[in-house]
Amino acid sequence: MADAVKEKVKVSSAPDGSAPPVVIDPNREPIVVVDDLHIIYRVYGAGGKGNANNALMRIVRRQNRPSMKEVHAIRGMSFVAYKGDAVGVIGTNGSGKSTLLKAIAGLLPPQQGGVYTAGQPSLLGVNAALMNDLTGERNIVLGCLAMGMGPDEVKAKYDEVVKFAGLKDGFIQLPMRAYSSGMGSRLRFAIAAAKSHDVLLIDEALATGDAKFRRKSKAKIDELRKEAGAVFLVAHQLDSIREMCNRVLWVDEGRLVMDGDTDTVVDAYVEATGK
Ligand SMILES: Nc1ncnc2c1ncn2[C@@H]1O[C@H](COP(=O)(O)OP(=O)(O)OP(=O)(O)O)[C@@H](O)[C@H]1O
Repeated sequence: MADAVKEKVKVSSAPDGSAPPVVIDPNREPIVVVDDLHIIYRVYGAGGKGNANNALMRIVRRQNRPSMKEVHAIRGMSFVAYKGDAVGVIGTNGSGKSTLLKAIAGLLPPQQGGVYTAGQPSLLGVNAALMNDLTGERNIVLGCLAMGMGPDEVKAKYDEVVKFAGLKDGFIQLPMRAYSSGMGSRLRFAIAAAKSHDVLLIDEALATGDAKFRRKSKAKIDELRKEAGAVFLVAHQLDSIREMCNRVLWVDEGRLVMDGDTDTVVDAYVEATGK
């Protein structure tokens, strides 16, 4: 990494590879604190096929369950996100971006370290899990209720959600299984955006949207940033990250490579990976 870049951004890996201690800026309001976070997935039955022979061998060897493989997906990450931050998370496939978001949402228990959030984190699409067999209309109502809105609030917001999603005429009355992936993600985003969130986590949800929808989403994210604490966005499209984020975390093999302002980190990432 170029020395000039190192000077501009806080590089989060200590020389021995361990996560440095978190330092909180006393002049800003911390919303998410990730402190030396480690996440390990345990995959059971990774050692072989689940057939009768293998089961017999396990009995003979007195193994009482299939072999287990550990995947150390997050290997000591520390950072602080402050009020008003829109944080982009970039990295190659399998680098740990989605795992980091799930951990911030509280869906994965840390093996070591911790995640502290001021307020309730919402992972887009999970908090309002939509149902394929129900119409868009029913999903809006159920999704908004699932996010904690009252029936009157849902009624008041309904038209706004439909307008924001901007589906073709008549689609809102069709079951969601009839939607394209882009239409599904528009509706998911529109539902999530109907409520202000303390911490909003968006994982690739905008990837399938077209340019016009991305522009609308950016305006919405800016609005949410003002009301909410912080927004995190995972995306492979670096354009979305450049448009929507003021700060970027570059993740590789479960570690933070760089944490800094958007252009500096994205430029360094492009230079390093050629993407
Ligand atoms: N449920 C799971 N069980 C076991 N291992 C998993 C699971 N989910 C992810 N992993 C592993 O954890 C590591 C990080 O995966 P993760 O999905 O967080 O990466 P990512 O950066 O979001 O990837 P992509 O860009 O492909 O979506 C990978 O090695 C992956 O194989």
